[in-house]
Amino acid sequence: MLSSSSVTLIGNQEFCVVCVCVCVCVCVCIRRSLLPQPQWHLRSPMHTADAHPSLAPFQTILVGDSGVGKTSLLVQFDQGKFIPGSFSATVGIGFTVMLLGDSGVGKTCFLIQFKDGAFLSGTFIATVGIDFRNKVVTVDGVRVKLQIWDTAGQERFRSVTHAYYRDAQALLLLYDITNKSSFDNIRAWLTEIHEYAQRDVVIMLLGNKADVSSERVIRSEDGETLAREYGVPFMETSAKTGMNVELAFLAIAKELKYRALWQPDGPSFQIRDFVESQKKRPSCCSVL
Ligand SMILES: Nc1nc2c(ncn2[C@@H]2O[C@H](COP(=O)(O)OP(=O)(O)OP(=O)(O)O)[C@@H](O)[C@H]2O)c(=O)[nH]1
Repeated sequence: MLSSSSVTLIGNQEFCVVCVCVCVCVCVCIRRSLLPQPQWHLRSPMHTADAHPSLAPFQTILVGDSGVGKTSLLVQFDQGKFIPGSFSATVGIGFTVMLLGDSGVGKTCFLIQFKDGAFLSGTFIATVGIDFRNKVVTVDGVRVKLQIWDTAGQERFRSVTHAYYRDAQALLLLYDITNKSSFDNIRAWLTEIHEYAQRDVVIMLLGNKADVSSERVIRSEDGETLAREYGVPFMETSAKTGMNVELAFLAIAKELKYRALWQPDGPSFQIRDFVESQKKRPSCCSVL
């Protein structure tokens, strides 16, 4: 509290400044006590669903002039390291891609394979809520930034993930070729997608774990037939070997870039034709 003597000592102008500061501090304190506080997660600032799945994750947007260090700050926070001399203006074209499918089909492994070129073998740790990674790909000379959201496949997180569907421009829907129920549930996933996602969202169906041919229960043809029924591109993938992983994201990035920069007299692009012309088939034993 300011005493009347201190007011006369500091003069009118200073008094105004002090009053403004006190008001700002009081407002900030009241706001802080009323608003729920973010619980930061070292791996990902979007990970607050870890703490309580019913809480909507907080989002922090870094703004400021080019070169002030926004990207470096984010890398430091996400990976705990500074990348010296790596300044490159962040690309102006960016899209959100979401990974969907039953728990255990390999969504997290698929994302890690694409991002880091590594396979997470060993103990399976189910995703809690939602996590994300960024990767920039170059499509026909244009840098395209993909923000990829890895969702929890478990039923109990469905209400959390539904809230994100409408923000995604593309959805990669995975099943596990060694798990029949994950394939049977694809229709239910597509129903949810039609209910919650944008009408023009790009969808791709992926039959993952194509490396495990000895345990295959879903034929490649069955995946193709289902995909054709829903009019979406399809391929089999392996997060373990990396088969078709990069191609899936590249095809999505090409389609989204084509839509964003579409010109009436420009070249046309059909994602299904592109996928069909590029995809690799499992090296053996795809027929049951
Ligand atoms: N052989 C093989 N195993 C895989 C592949 N992809 C994932 N796995 C294994 O499958 C298990 C589940 O993988 P995750 O990536 O954690 O599954 P998820 O879909 O993210 O599961 P949720 O987070 O619960 O939704 C792990 O033990 C992985 O090692 C693959 O392509 N081939």
